[in-house]
Amino acid sequence: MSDVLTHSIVEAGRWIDSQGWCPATGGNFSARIDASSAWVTASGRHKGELTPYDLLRVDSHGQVINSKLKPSAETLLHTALYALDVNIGAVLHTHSVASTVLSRLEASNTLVLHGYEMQKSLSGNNTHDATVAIHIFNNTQDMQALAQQLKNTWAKSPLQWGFLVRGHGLYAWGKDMVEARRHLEGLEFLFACERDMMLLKR
Ligand SMILES: CSCCC(=O)C(=O)COP(=O)(O)O
Ligand SMILES: [Zn+2]
Repeated sequence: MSDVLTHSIVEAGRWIDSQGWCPATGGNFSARIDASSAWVTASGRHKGELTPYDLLRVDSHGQVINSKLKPSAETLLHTALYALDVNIGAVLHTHSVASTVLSRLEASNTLVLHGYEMQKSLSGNNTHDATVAIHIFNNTQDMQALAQQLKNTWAKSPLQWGFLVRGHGLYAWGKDMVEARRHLEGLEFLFACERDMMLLKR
């Protein structure tokens, strides 16, 4: 299984772990292979210690293709994103302290960011003076229900860059792994800033 895509997932896991964004076995990652399948991380692995043998292929409904591995418990969120936008090439889910705390501090279903230069790390943004809206879904163990909520929300207005799951973490994506990593890093920085601003009540 020597592949640029699988290597990009393993490498992303090492980096995300080095940032402290996937403690214990938290987080899951994927990369689109083609129109109807993706590589996804196996469930329960430490994401900083992945090898290509911890990855499996799933179809657009999250069904396992030719593997005995158990796919991530959150596979349906990855496959929903690939189905919702053909331009999404990679999805990274993290469990950082900032995203976990901030998503609980913000009571509404939208986190609004404004005034940060780092907003320009998110594709399509070229000024700190714009408004960046990040949707927050309530956490649930029912992934089919959460995937359906994602589809319903997207149908009203497509999401960009990522979304939060309250008390759980962040999903970030991009057209490829490079862009997904940039969006993830930018959002994690913005969330840490916003959490501190909220705690300082400014
Ligand atoms: C202690 S992590 C709880 C499960 C979770 O939220 C997660 O991201 C990891 O689940 P997976 O099945 O992908 O290992
Ligand atoms: Zn998770």
